[in-house]
Amino acid sequence: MTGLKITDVTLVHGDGEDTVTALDHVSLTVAPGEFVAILGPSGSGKSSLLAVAGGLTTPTSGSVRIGDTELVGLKAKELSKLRRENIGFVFQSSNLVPALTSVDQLKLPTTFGKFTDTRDPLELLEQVGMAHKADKRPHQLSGGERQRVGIARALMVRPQVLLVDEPTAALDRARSQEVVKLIADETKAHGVASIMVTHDHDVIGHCDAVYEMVDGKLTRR
Ligand SMILES: Nc1ncnc2c1ncn2[C@@H]1O[C@H](COP(=O)(O)OP(=O)(O)OP(=O)(O)O)[C@@H](O)[C@H]1O
Repeated sequence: MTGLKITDVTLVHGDGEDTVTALDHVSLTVAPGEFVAILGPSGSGKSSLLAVAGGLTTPTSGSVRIGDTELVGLKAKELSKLRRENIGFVFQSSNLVPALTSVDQLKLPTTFGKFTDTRDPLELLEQVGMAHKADKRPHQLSGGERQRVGIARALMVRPQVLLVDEPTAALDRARSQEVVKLIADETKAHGVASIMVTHDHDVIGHCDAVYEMVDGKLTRR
């Protein structure tokens, strides 16, 4: 099976008596083309789940598979290769490189490995409605436009998995809808397994499944 499969993952921070269980026996499967939302209060473990799903944090126990690859147990070098080639990250603020134009932001991830089948940057900018700003730098773009470029950048290398953390935090209602619909459309069109952490109940209508994280436990709504 391809996509993302998290099985019985527990993540405990700290040691001795001073420990926090950030993830408590969490299981989640996201199929290719499926868009999953994770809601939950602050400190409930949402970012921890994205970190584990993206191979940024190794869980205390359990399994994380992307496609046929088990992430738990991989060496740091293997994990970073897997992240570069198979996982797209989109953060709350788009984290664009200030000096680069939109089209160069998109080319950047493809320079970090030997990719044979990357997307065409101008075509992708066109798809996210940003072709007319291909030669603009981040300071010349609005928050929503920067988020669109950030999403396009995350999709350049055709990732199997897309992990999105609070993409609408800095956007108004209309822009929030546009940005999340864009993620939903790209997820479907390119068979990506996508997870979005959000506080924004208005945008979850674009998702195929909604889960809630409370005290490190994940339940489907
Ligand atoms: N590196 C760490 N060391 C110790 N505790 C941590 C660490 N990272 C997170 N935690 C704790 O784990 C729990 C889950 O944190 P996490 O950041 O995953 O929550 P969250 O749901 O993403 O919160 P928010 O919505 O505020 O971003 C919290 O109690 C947090 O304090």
